[in-house]
Amino acid sequence: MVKKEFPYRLYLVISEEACVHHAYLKVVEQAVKGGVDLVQLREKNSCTEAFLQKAILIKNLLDQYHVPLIINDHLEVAQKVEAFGIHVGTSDIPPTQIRKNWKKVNCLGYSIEDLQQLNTQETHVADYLGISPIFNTPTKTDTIIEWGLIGIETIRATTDKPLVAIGQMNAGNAQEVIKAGANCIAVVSAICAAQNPAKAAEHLRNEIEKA
Ligand SMILES: Cc1ncc(COP(=O)(O)OP(=O)(O)O)c(N)n1
Ligand SMILES: Cc1ncsc1CCOP(=O)(O)O
Ligand SMILES: [Mg+2]
Repeated sequence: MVKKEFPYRLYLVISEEACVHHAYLKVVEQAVKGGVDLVQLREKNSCTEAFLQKAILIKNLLDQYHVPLIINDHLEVAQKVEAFGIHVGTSDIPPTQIRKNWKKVNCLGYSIEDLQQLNTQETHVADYLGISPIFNTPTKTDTIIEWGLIGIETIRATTDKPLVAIGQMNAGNAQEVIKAGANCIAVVSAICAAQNPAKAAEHLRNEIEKA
């Protein structure tokens, strides 16, 4: 695997239902203005067609800001909208299959839920690893581990892949998470549930840059 650049520091993982105060497209735009540099569309309850329509709208918006779009789980949607990449976990299409079926994928993210995964071909072909979750979160409850800061340090010591920390990430813990070895912080609630998504993103970004 040729090691690719991963310059992203603040990653918004968005669904329409997570957006509390504003329409999701507004949240995306405000978040980007505040410092988000990578966005994942994660719609767990939409049919493929509805997911596709949302993905097209988000892609058109993000293209104006030159911010890449990652699609959660759905290879077909990712290819149709010519997304930058896809994020999958252990219950999804395996990364090796994605590589076979989507030759032009730019960015393939894979969730790490146990240490054994680190020695597998699936992890080897991924462009970044989502450490999932750092802390338990009501946003995703079907998780099997809580990695904590020790987990980040342990994974950092065994791989030089870019590490994305996700799960209850916020401005209060962003610095320590980066210091533990994460390259990037991914958030749902800290931005989607904020009264002011631009300010929330800016605050997070500042904390990341200070670390
Ligand atoms: C950046 C990032 N990391 C981890 C996940 C979780 O993916 P997965 O384990 O496939 O779970 P679902 O998101 O599909 O519920 C993620 N989406 N993004
Ligand atoms: C998608 C996902 N994967 C692991 S935790 C999580 C949800 C993170 O949500 P929040 O930032 O609200 O804790
Ligand atoms: Mg998944």
